[in-house]
Parts: sequence; C-alpha cells; structure tokens
Amino acid sequence: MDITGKVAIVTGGAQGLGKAFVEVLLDNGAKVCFTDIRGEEGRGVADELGKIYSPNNILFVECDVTSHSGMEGLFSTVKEKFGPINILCNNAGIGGEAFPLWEKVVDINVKGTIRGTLLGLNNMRTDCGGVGGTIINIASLAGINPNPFGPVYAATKAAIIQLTRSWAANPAVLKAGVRLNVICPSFADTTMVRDISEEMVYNSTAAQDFIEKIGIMTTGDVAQAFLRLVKDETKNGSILSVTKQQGQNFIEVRPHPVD
Ligand SMILES: NC(=O)C1=CN([C@@H]2O[C@H](COP(=O)(O)OP(=O)(O)OC[C@H]3O[C@@H](n4cnc5c(N)ncnc54)[C@H](O)[C@@H]3O)[C@@H](O)[C@H]2O)C=CC1
Ligand SMILES: CCCCC/C=C\C=C\C(=O)C/C=C\C/C=C\CCCC(=O)O
Repeated sequence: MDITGKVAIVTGGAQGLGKAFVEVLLDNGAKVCFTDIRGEEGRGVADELGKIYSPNNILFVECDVTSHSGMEGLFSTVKEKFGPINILCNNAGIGGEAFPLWEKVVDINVKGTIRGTLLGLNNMRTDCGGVGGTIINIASLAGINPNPFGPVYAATKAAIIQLTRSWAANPAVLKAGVRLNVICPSFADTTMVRDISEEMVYNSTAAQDFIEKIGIMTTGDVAQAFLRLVKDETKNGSILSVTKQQGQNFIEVRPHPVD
C-alpha cells in the first residue's frame, strides 16, 4: 500500500510504541489521528509533531478504548476531518497482574482491541460503505512464548493474536478489502518496560533480570515492522515477531484444516 495521503488511526499514541507508529506514518505521508486516555500528553505530542509535520495531517482525540461510545465517536470524527479510514492500529495496552489491576488489563487489552477491530471492520469494509484497508493489532511475544512474570498479560496477548487471525481468515472480510495482521514484539524501550513494579508483574526483580537477558529494542525497531505490514498487501493473517536478537520474523502456524 502506498501510504501517501492515506488516513490512519493509532490508539494509545501519546507515548511509546504508539507514538513511534504515528511518527512512521507521518514520515510516509499519511494523515494520522491518534488517541490516548491521557489528554494533556496527547495534545502535547500533537503540538510537538505539528512542528515537524504538517499540522493539517495530525489529529489527537482523547479517547479510552474501553468506552464504546467514545470509540464510535472517534471513527465518526476521523471520517469527518480526514475522509475514509485506510489504516487502523489497535495499540493501546497495559500490563498488571495484581488485583484489581488485572481486570483492567483484560478490559483494555482484550475488550479494547476487540472493540477497535469490530469498529474498524464496520468502518473500513467495502460492503459496509468503507474503502478497504488494513488493521494491525499489537499483541506481544508474550502471547506466544510463556511469560513467567505476567500470565494475565500473556493471556490477553494470546487473545489478540487469535482475534486477528480469525477475522483475517473470514473470506467475506478479505473480499471486502480489509487485511488484518498482528505484531508480536519482544521488549521495547518504553515506560511499560522501564517502570516494572510489583503490581505489574510477579517478582519485579526477577522480571528485570529476564528483560535484561532477552534485550530491549528501540521503539523504531518495532515501527519498521509495523510499516512493513502496512505496506505489504500480500500479508493477511500474519503474525510478525520482532526481537532484539532475531529482528523481524513471520511466525508460521499450522495451516487451517480447510486450506
Ligand atoms: N514495550 C514493550 O516491550 C512491548 C509493548 N507491547 C504492547 O505495545 C502496546 C504499547 O505499549 P507501550 O508503548 O510499551 O506502552 P506505554 O505504556 O508506553 O504506552 C501505552 C499508551 O497507551 C495509553 N493507554 C493506556 N490505556 C489506554 C486506554 N484505555 N485507552 C487509550 N489509551 C490508553 C497510555 O496512556 C499510553 O500513552 C501495548 O499494547 C503493549 O502491550 C508489546 C510488546 C512489547
Ligand atoms: C516480564 C513481564 C512484563 C509484563 C509487562 C511489561 C512489558 C511487556 C512487554 C512485552 O510485551 C514483552 C514481550 C515479551 C515478553 C514475554 C515473554 C518473553 C519471551 C521472549 C523471547 O522468547 O524472546
């Protein structure tokens, strides 16, 4: 896909990986709306990016992925301001294993991503009045390999992988011009990884050692994987892992029995 002039939405874009995805889309000429639950930070980032890129191509909407009405409003606002949506990245996510935080992790990571995906499909499918495009969901390598310090987090990321692959396998969706793929990064240098606490993981000291051993990527490393999936129109239902040691790799899974 040629990204120039395309309309994109990135959730949770005020910092970290989401911000890196916003930047790589702007670098490639897209019109980008990013959301975040933190309004002040989001507005600050929109101002900062407006000095580098055309402010006309940037829109920040304060929005919580757990709010259905908020997310519905987001899609309407973007269509009004920029036109039909071509690219959606469901990125917003958190970690947390202690009660009651773990329930919020499920709400944001699983229900937030399902909500974003369903609204994306309703707005992007050509048989629903959209123009087609691509949905990229941000899971984690923790959704595939065991994560001994964050089982709830890992379970939410496994759910995102199967949500994405299952929609991608639906022939009506492909016929309606929407490709869905999922990225599974290992550790990247963001607040989530820097601020590991006992509320976030079981045994934060051991978790820190685990992270150091595996290695920490830059957010730019993951943004390059994201860009690859946005552009490559041959990819649908792919799981792209990104790690410090092995770079980008598509993870092969058993073909569907009907294939
Ligand atoms: N940093 C890492 O090592 C990895 C991160 N990921 C995933 O990447 C995504 C982004 O993570 P990071 O950039 O590391 O985290 P981060 O904590 O730096 O950024 C997450 C952003 O999402 C926003 N957010 C949180 N809850 C929200 C909600 N309910 N609605 C809208 N926005 C909300 C936050 O305010 C924040 O700006 C997450 O889904 C995370 O699970 C996946 C693999 C590795
Ligand atoms: C140590 C748990 C941290 C939980 C939450 C904080 C940050 C999460 C970042 C990730 O999503 C990291 C991704 C993968 C880690 C999980 C399993 C590691 C397997 C790594 C490997 O095999 O290379």
